[in-house]
Amino acid sequence: MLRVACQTTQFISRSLMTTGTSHSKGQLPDMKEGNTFIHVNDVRDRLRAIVGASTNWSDHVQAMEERKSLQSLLVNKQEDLPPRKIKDSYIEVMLPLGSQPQIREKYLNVYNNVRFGRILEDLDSLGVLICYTHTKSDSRQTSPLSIVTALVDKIDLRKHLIYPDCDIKLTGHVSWVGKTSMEVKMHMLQLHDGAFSPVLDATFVMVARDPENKRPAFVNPLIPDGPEEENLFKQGELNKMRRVAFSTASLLKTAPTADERQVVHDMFLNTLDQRTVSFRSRVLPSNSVWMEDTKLKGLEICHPQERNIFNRIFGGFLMRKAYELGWATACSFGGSRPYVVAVDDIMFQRPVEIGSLLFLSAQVCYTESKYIQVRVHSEVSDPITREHHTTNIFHFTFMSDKEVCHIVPQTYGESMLYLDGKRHFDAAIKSRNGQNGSL
Ligand SMILES: CCCCCCCCCC(=O)SCCNC(=O)CCNC(=O)[C@H](O)C(C)(C)COP(=O)(O)OP(=O)(O)OC[C@H]1O[C@@H](n2cnc3c(N)ncnc32)[C@H](O)[C@@H]1OP(=O)(O)O
Repeated sequence: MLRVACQTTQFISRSLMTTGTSHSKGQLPDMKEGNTFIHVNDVRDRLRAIVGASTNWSDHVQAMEERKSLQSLLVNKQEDLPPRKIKDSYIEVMLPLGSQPQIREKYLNVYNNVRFGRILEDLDSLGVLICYTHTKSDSRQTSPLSIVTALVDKIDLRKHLIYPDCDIKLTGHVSWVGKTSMEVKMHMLQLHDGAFSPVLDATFVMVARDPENKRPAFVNPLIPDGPEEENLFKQGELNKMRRVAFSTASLLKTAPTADERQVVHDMFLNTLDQRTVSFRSRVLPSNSVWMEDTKLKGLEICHPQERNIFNRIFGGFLMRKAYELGWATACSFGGSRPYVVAVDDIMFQRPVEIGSLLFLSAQVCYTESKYIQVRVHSEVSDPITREHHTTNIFHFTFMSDKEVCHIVPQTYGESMLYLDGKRHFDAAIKSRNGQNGSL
């Protein structure tokens, strides 16, 4: 039996939106008086229309040439752009899994739940559409901006299971603006027994670039309206400072703290062979797994089908692939079906070109109680020049049904991965549960 309370009549584009396709994707009743939703399938069409992206790969060079002429629409300083309010970028998107069963297949996993990787793709597209709504000009439909995902700051899941047969609502708005970057907050809710209940909260950072995606471009300032919006904006400022502090303290730049060094040394002592007492002879403690033995790898050939509106690989696709490898890694390690509980600090360091070979490498880097912290590293290789570059690092926190083994690093590099995993775990889970949180 379907757990669906929606009857559908018609989708209507929100009045804020002037670009995009017509209202053709079916209908939903409005949950809020006088409000209308965008169908999830319309989001990408709207994005294509906003940047004038071609739908045929064979036209992509010409489409990019045409975008060059939009360069003259860029302003020289941010103050030349009209300020916006938070509500100006507010969007609601409906993913009608309950009322439109024909779209379910794409979202379904073998456990008859929703594939989280598909949700990551939808969040990424929605985040970009929200930013285009914030920066929209009243006088023209096509935007000179190329808006790309720079960071998935955080995704907190409030529910383990997302039902494949209940309508989903995604909402979001810009919450903070810098000079060329925008923080976006998004929420996902699912319809049960006639009411929408929260499933996840997400914070992304998007960056605006010129029409050719070569240089940064200014975005409209954000003027908070009222105490609630001011709080959101202040939180955005704090988030930016936190990110800078986290990056400054990165173990790739700075030595571990005294407490962290103690953790590493304790683990080292715990693995010494008591018979030989040598630095080289290491023994795996009980109920433990060497970090090296938790790795899974994958390869993607970056076909044009996975391109975004700027003819690079779509960030949501990268996230889905990394997430699914990360899930498989947690599943193989934990021996039971894991649930994702948090995603944090996915940094898009450089674009992935069409035609690249994308190498994904996942490993469990930290565990605690039932939690499994997985890190996925992605790098591209140019098949001709054979140059390799890191494009992303993904951090996923999974929860297993049962207590999992300890992870033990053997080398100094692995010890840094362990500490980095612990930092991400603490940031994602302990801060959410409170320091004495329910682990
Ligand atoms: C057709 C169907 C699909 C439709 C989907 C449409 C959605 C499309 C969305 C995507 O798919 S985008 C693809 C995934 N993302 C990328 O490929 C981005 C790859 N990364 C980059 O290109 C650069 O690293 C990036 C542009 C993000 C930053 O470049 P820089 O490091 O040179 O940035 P810069 O120093 O110029 O700083 C520019 C702004 O970005 C901010 N910034 C840069 N990196 C950041 C970061 N990691 N976190 C937060 N903010 C960041 C920085 O603070 C600054 O903000 P403000 O101007 O407001 O001060």
